[in-house]
Amino acid sequence: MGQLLPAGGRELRVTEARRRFFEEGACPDGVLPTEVLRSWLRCRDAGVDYQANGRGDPEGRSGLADARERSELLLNNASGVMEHVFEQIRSSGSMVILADSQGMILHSLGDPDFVGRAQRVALQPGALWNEDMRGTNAIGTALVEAAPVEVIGAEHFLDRNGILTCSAAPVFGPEGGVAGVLDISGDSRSNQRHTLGLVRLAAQLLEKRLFEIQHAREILVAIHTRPECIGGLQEGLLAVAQDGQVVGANGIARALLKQLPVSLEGLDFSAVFRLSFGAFMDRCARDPHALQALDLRAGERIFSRLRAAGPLVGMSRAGARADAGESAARTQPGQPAKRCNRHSGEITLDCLATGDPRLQLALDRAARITGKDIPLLIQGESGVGKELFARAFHFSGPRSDGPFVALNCAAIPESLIESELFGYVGGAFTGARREGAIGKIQQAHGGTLFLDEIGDMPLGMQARLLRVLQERCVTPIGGQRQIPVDISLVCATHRMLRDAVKAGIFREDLYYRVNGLTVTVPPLRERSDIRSIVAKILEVELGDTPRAGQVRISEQVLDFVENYPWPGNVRQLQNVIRVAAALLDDDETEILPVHLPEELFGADPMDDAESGRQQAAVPAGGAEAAAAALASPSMPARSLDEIELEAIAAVMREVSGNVSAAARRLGISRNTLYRKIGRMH
Ligand SMILES: Nc1ncnc2c1ncn2[C@@H]1O[C@H](COP(=O)(O)OP(=O)(O)OP(=O)(O)O)[C@@H](O)[C@H]1O
Repeated sequence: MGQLLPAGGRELRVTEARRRFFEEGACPDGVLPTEVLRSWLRCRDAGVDYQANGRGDPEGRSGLADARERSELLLNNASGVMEHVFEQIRSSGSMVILADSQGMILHSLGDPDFVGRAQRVALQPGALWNEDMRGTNAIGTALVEAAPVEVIGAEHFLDRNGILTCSAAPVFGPEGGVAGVLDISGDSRSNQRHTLGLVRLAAQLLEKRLFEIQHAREILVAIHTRPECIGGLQEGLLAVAQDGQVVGANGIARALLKQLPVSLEGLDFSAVFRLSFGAFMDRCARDPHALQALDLRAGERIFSRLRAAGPLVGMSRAGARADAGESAARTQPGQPAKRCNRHSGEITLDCLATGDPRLQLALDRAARITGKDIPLLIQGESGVGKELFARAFHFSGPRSDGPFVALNCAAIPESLIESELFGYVGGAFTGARREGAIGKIQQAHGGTLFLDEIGDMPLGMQARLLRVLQERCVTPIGGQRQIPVDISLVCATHRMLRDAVKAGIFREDLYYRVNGLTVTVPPLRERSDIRSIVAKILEVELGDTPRAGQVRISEQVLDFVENYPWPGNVRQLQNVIRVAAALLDDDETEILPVHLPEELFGADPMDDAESGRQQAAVPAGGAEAAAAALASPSMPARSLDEIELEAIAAVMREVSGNVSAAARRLGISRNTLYRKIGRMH
């Protein structure tokens, strides 16, 4: 910033072009930017007087209050962006202006030096700066062109505006139409480089905010053909309803998906991508931060990342109020909505009740404290479903319309936890985003913050978190202001926190803060409802594919599943079912042992049952568990040997005794099959 352009020669040529245009009706080629020349022609055709001298539009000024009300969302969300832009151009003798879609100036921030001069040309709130009123100018011309425009000095249609140099970019609303214009105007003699780029970036930032607010209740999916663009201003955004219908797309997403023959809105996710929305959400549930590659139906591959819906980055107070009012109306105290949408992750505690008495106890106790401002601590081994439990707790309470924001303290580097949790202001540290970032605590305002693996939080961070919980305020890194937050806290840990306190790695005061009620989710091997879980997983896996409801799981597999010790708990079981469902041939409708992954049985799925038993037992923490499993009352008379042999017999029957076909179907060599068949006799 701050560099002067060599203006002289250019200025003279524009002045001469101006003389010829107005006196002779012609304009020399190559002097004016094409959008400026187009505008001059429009203004001349519309009869705009280039020598007009009036001070502006008194009617417009009186309509300012109405205009501001009509554009409340734009106005409220623009102020932060405008302040940020103003910081960049401070002392350059310029001002930042927001105008509505009619060109009326709604708000401006300016250098006092320049404001006086600007007022002389009515560059002030209430004045109309459309082309009809003021001829070619950055605001009005950007509105007509629906594109960023720079108008320098004598390029302005009205003589009196020749003292200005202006750069403006339209701000597109969530529906795609122009919602307003951001503009930077200054003295024509001090044209700043990069001003157009700056105003364009600011407009994109604002557009993104407006889109996020408009679609606060939908699931946002960021997309781009280049993975590095995800998370930045260049990312496309899709808003998808819980049922998988695309209900909104920002301009970038529209451009990325332009090869679609019809408009995006109303299409099912699976009509755009080669994946059902359920399957996509399921992948995201496994790692919400991971980039997902998605194949477009049109052929190309793009990258995506789930963006949690929630209270929005810099959401205006007006927006927040509307939101809170609406949710209060929709949530009846004591009557949480009963939702079991596993695709979207919106499930309630009821949905998790599948008959296991220990889990039921945990569910009942948690249900009693929903809405009571008591922190919940969920204990359990990795993969037992602690996060799912936390979600269900959130969606069972009065905050269910607010955001559910999760942070896994063990999964992100220690150096990033602080900025992830607390956020930062622009320029707080090297590498920080210019516009700053809102931390998870602030994102969870009005909803639930879920801190997974809280036991792994670094000690320094624990002290800061404790302060937030005590003061109910957060101060972003590099910021001065304390921002009040209203969050419900749910934490999870796979280790006994009390032991961590004893070991000196977890603060005792924080332990008492997070541990209002502790519940334990039992490990899968100890649950009595495994069959129901398998059924639910299969249901989610098949989603809305044509196979949904048509695939069953064989008794042999169910027996195995009930008796395997599952060191990875539900997560491991989910993977096994997912793989098994994927291995089914088109004409197969039953999941058989052969569809289980090799690692459960060794290299050969139907390999020696003895090694299978060892494999099953060892990772689970010893032979005892396996022995107990195999001796379980639900399988009194059958061992893995027997299950295996039954499976072989079933396949042999299906293929009418053809050993080669059976070996292929079972995924083993003919020799192995002969050996196993030998044991049958
Ligand atoms: N009752 C259930 N029915 C179906 N799927 C489940 C169930 N419980 C958990 N899952 C699935 O198992 C996977 C692991 O669950 P989750 O992430 O909640 O476990 P966790 O205990 O939080 O794991 P970690 O210790 O790694 O944080 C998820 O994909 C989840 O959807």
